[in-house]
Amino acid sequence: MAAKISNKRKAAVPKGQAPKHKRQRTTEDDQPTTNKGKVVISAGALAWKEASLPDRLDDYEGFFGLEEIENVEVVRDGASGNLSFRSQPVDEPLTSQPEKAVEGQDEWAGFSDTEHAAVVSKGSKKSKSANGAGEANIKGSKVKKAKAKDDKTASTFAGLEGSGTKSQLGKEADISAWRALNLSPDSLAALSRLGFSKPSAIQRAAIPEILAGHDVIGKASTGSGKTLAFGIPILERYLELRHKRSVDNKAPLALILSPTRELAHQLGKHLTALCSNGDSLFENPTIATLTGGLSVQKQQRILKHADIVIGTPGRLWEVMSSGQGTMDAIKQIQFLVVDEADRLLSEGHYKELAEILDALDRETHTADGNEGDDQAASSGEASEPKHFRQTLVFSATFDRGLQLKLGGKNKSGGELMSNKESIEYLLAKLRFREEKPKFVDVNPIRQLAQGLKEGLIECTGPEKDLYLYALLLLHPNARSLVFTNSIDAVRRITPLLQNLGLPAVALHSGMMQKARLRSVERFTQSASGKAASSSILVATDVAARGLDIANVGLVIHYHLPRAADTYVHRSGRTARAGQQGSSILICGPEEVGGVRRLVAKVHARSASAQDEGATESAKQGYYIRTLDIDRRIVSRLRPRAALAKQIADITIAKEKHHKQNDFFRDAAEELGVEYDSEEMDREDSGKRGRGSKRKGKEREAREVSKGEAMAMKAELKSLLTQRINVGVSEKYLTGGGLDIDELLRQRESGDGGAGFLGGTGSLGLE
Ligand SMILES: Nc1ncnc2c1ncn2[C@@H]1O[C@H](COP(=O)(O)OP(=O)(O)OP(=O)(O)O)[C@@H](O)[C@H]1O
Repeated sequence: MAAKISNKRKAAVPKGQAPKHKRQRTTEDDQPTTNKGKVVISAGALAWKEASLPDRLDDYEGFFGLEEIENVEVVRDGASGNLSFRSQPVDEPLTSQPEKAVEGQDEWAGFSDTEHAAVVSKGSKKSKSANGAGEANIKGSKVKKAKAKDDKTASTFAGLEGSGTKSQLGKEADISAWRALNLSPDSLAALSRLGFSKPSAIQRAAIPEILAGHDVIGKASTGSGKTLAFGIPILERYLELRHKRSVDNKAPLALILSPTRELAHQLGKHLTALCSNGDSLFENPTIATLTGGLSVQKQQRILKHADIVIGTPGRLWEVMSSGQGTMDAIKQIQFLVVDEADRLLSEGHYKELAEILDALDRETHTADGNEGDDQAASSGEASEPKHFRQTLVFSATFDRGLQLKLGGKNKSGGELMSNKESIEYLLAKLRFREEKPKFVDVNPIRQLAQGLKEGLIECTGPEKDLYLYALLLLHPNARSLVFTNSIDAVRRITPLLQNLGLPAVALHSGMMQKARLRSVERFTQSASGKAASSSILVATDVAARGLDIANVGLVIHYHLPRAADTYVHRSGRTARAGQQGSSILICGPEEVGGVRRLVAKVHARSASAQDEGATESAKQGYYIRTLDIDRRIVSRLRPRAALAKQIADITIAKEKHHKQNDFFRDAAEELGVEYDSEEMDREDSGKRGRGSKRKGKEREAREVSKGEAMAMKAELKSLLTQRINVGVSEKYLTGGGLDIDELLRQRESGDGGAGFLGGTGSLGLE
């Protein structure tokens, strides 16, 4: 029944038009109709009151509350059998809330081709009272309805239709395991619809502390649900205050800071999925994601109407600092969330964040009615502490110094901080309202997800491309993320893999925002718009943090991560939310030492590393395994990989030359001189010195004629159609790939010592 109500309401709002104000209800369910002094009114809109329950009822049969209504006539339509209710008109709190129309409002529907620089997510609404309409008991003129608490809650919610993300919706869950957290029925309904049957460890530990009003520092492995650990309490506060908040002069409730644009968009999407669960739950908070692209002025207007603001510090500071009244509005936030905190607080990122923090504290609301205290005064609230906002800080790691390079000049760098150090560091940088914020570390031993398997491939530097290709071929059905340390490497490797017929896309900070979003979209979706099972994202560390892409099965470190925390976050893109995944480092002989140190740092504090008597290499071997890809497979792949690389180099060199020419031509034009590109080339070729070898190669590559390039492409095409003839393994490479799970199982069971890739023994290769 609840679903029916919501559907009708939805249909009554034409596409593209803002949903109507509650007072302007148009559906037959909701339209109050005057009838002899009373009006016909929907069950959801009646003035339900909490009914007192006898103590002995306890939690009987899943009820944890009854609501009742008096002076209601229940009328049954003879023809349809439908019930309707007649009552005096009531002034529901929600009815006094006009539409939160937002100028320039966009509906965020995931990563797309359109520029979504400021995205406002906002759905339709409904007060909680509609939920129980289907269970209404009628006792004379007194109607009671139950608020289900346990299993029944799930089945009640199961009838509703949602609009959240497809991957998460569709399987309403029994949410009784959330009961201990004392969440509102609306939040429980939202979680049920997401299919989240129980809180993760960090959610179970952090949510009560946040709900109790504490500042919280939360630390938990990658992919363990930190977003909802702060998202749910924000939703709870929103639901609690939604009727009290002034619509005309509404300040944001929460400000969430994210280190990257992709993560900011993802946070917006994740919270929208939590908060926009169909028409029939509650009026959704307005979520604005500010990350650059749209005009600052437009974002300032959007920000003024948002309940939750998510942004990267740079753009957010621009929007805050140049607006009129924007600063005052944002100073009233009740939650400041610093996600991926160590990254945001690291050198290089901290400046803008510090400016935001300074601004938030300047003329902060104070208890004694100083400037900026209007809201507290007008709402008649008791005096607030100086910083009345709660600060919530989350990350999987807290690193001592991201700028210190692992295995580089400063050998002590890249270490992960102990909990004590993390707290001291955060206390020094952030302004908590409590002297001692609650530190919630649900996994002090392990930052990496439980389901993660770690491996290492050793090869020479020039062979890295070849081994990368082999590794990807051996994982034909995995969604794979390849991390490099430079934009140039992404630019080089992506076309190389594409030439080899692999579905690779690039992501780095030098790309336009639109292209960045498109890459992530392509990585997650196939051409038909369906979830892509196998695709490859070649990225810099811009993709290392926080990105929650479902079913990434393999993370490859083409370059050794520069610090231990980067290793943790990169590897954390797989094995998320309790799933399995592999993280494999490709390293040259000179890098092996660095890898060993890295592994030691990441796993230093885990239980088995403390095993007495274990040698250092045994401890490392326990965590990370050297993989022996069958050299015969690799050598057969060599000609095609070399040719693909050559073709990629030619394309890149030609493109670079075109761009350079354009640049010089423009500059010459501005100066009013003539530009002769051939003369420049001649001069260039005569030069010797640093980089001249590379330049020579580039020149050679760009001088390859169109015909020659075409011939090379044809040759590569023919090579790619040939089977790799290495005995039995040929069927794996050409017929759908090696069964990597099987190989991983062998590794786990300690079978054969052949390594989990390309080991010949158990596969029966000749
Ligand atoms: N209670 C839950 N039950 C099942 N899945 C959940 C639950 N909470 C969150 N998830 C899912 O788990 C995945 C990981 O969550 P999230 O992105 O919040 O992880 P994280 O801890 O922030 O990771 P990272 O450290 O990499 O940023 C998401 O897809 C999310 O939808």
